[in-house]
Amino acid sequence: MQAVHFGAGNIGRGFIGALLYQADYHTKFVDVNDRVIEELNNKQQYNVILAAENKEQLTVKNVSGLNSMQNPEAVVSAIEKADIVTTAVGPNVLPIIAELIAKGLRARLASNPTALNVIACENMVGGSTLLKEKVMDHVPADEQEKMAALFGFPDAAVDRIVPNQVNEDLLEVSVEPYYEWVVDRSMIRGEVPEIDGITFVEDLTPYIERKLFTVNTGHAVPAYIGHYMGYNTINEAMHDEKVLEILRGTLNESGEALIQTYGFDRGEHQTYINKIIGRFQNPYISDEVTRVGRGPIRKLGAKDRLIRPASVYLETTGKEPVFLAKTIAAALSYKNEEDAEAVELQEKVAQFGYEKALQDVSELETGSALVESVGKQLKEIEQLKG
Ligand SMILES: NC(=O)C1=CN([C@@H]2O[C@H](COP(=O)(O)OP(=O)(O)OC[C@H]3O[C@@H](n4cnc5c(N)ncnc54)[C@H](O)[C@@H]3O)[C@@H](O)[C@H]2O)C=CC1
Ligand SMILES: O=P(O)(O)OC[C@H]1O[C@](O)(CO)[C@@H](O)[C@@H]1O
Repeated sequence: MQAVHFGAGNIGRGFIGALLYQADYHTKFVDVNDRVIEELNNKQQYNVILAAENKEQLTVKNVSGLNSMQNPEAVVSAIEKADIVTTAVGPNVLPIIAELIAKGLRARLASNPTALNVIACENMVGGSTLLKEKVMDHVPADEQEKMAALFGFPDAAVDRIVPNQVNEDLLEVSVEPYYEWVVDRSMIRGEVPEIDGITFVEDLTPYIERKLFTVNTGHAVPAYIGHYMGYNTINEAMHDEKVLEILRGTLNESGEALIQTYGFDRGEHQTYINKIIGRFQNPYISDEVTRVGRGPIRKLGAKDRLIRPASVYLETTGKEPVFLAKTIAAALSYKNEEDAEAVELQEKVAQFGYEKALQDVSELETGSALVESVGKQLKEIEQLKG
């Protein structure tokens, strides 16, 4: 079995690549990082180490690399023959890889018109659906119907914390033991891929929202509040009782929004929250607040981990999302010269002020209750610095 995976980064190697190997796939990693591609081709294997006391190790074999900038034709040919295509490149990169995927799928339609599924494994709602839209922008109108009938773009939720790697071995990757990969079965074309570790569900929406608005909403607290208070790592921030209080408050609010929307059992949801807080406290993972907080404009998007649960909490309970608003205020204040979105956000704040900058990136109405709450919390969180 052949897999083509775009993005040989943390989640690509540390999660998707590992599960594909265990399911007997040969994985061709497609990336623009030539050092990683060269190393994959030289070694044809790499180690995944579990970040836990026993440091269990898996050697992922049957892998190779393709540089999509230098050898796009090889990527097209790999997609023609693939049994599955996956991505973990980041939401902003999906539109960039869409053209090459379109070329591969068009070539397959002409030479090997068999079903294929393309699964975007990104932290966002509707990642594969977005990728499909972007792919179709590069497909002539008269081919689109055939493509849609043969090629599925099932949406997915992926959950495993894989920090930036600081190992001597460029390919080695340290990952938390926990993982969850949920895929929308109703969007599959052809046979359902046999990959242990994937849970197929008929409606992904509750799963992706539960994950995004608990794991990622929660992680944003030690990232943005932690950074605001001067911490460098998630571990440091998670040792501060003030951070923990805001984290619990934030997850109670996003949890209430989820319970009101999907009718989740309150007790079970609390157990889910507690488990996730424990994952953030894993002493074997060293994760920087700047990695978890990367891309604050994306993270302050209307459908993303902060604004969406805060808006739903307000709508469904009529109450002010005090703790979510504190985290949004800290995200809005996030400064990092090495993060292009953080720089852009601070330029907007300097030019238009906090309120207008927030409205702009989060698509919120002027004078909306959430904008007002965040305004209040921008002042409240100042005391965290002292
Ligand atoms: N790291 C984590 O714990 C988790 C990450 N995710 C999601 O997985 C995705 C990837 O995240 P990470 O692996 O952490 O990031 P990463 O930065 O480690 O990996 C991204 C990879 O994509 C490659 N890339 C960039 N542009 C490309 C292009 N045009 N063509 C091919 N490859 C390209 C980069 O060179 C890099 O190797 C994101 O959407 C993230 O939200 C989801 C769950 C967990
Ligand atoms: O990958 P993103 O969307 O930039 O956000 C970082 C988040 O993703 C994760 O890497 C994995 O879910 C978390 O560690 C963190 O909450």
